[in-house]
Amino acid sequence: MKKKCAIIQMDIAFGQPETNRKKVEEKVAQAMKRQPDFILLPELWDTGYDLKRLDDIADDHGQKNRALLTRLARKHQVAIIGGSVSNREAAGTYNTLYAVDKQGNLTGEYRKAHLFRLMNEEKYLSAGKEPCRFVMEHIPCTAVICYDIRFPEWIRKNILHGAQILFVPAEWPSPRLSHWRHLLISRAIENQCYVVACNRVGQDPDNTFAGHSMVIDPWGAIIAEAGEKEEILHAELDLSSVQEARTLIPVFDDRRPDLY
Ligand SMILES: NC(=O)CCC(=O)C(=O)O
Repeated sequence: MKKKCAIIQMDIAFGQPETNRKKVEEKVAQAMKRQPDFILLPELWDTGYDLKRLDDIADDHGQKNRALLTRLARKHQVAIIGGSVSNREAAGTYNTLYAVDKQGNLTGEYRKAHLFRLMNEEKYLSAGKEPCRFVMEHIPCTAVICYDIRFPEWIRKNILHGAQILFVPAEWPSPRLSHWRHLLISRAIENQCYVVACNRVGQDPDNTFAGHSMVIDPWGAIIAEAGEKEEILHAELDLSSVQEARTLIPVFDDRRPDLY
């Protein structure tokens, strides 16, 4: 099975959700010119890291952002892994990913589990506790958000349920670009899955972001990589290579959970 993806590598207007929602709408329309089966957005694309103002600007129960993703998915008949957005709930504000299918149904929801202290997330956000598993276009998938990629044990837990694609929306700063690339490649190789990762570009008051969104195959080969500017990155995933890698080197059968 082959599937076409589009990754929307974009700049984000700091603390301006309405501006960002309009931009996402335009970018999705632009991405559709190449007729992808699914689209990935970056982390916190509605507010950026304007965390101090989250009380004013976070989306109540993710309603506005979910409504937009649903409408765009239906209009363009495309599955959208909606990066992540600010999501204010009674128990706290979360950095939340929503995935919707072509009909606009919500198929996946994930709240970032590991909060990144270097960007003050733990001061303003609550951490999620639930893993992420969903089916997109008949493919079992999982997703984590940005800093989560430093925790292979969390990702492995989800992959053990059969996920073939790992989605990673991010706002990853430029000074650690080499970590971004190496960590993503390692997650693809050790889990013998596709990694589809979307990083933002541009600057906010505290950081410059690295771009370099990527699609990596289950052998660790980078099949598409963006630069450091706004770009819609397109790639085709051949899902048969997941089974191929898992059959040739049966890492999942050879694990020794009795030892660790
Ligand atoms: N937004 C994030 O989670 C950034 C993570 C990061 O930069 C890292 O080095 O890890």
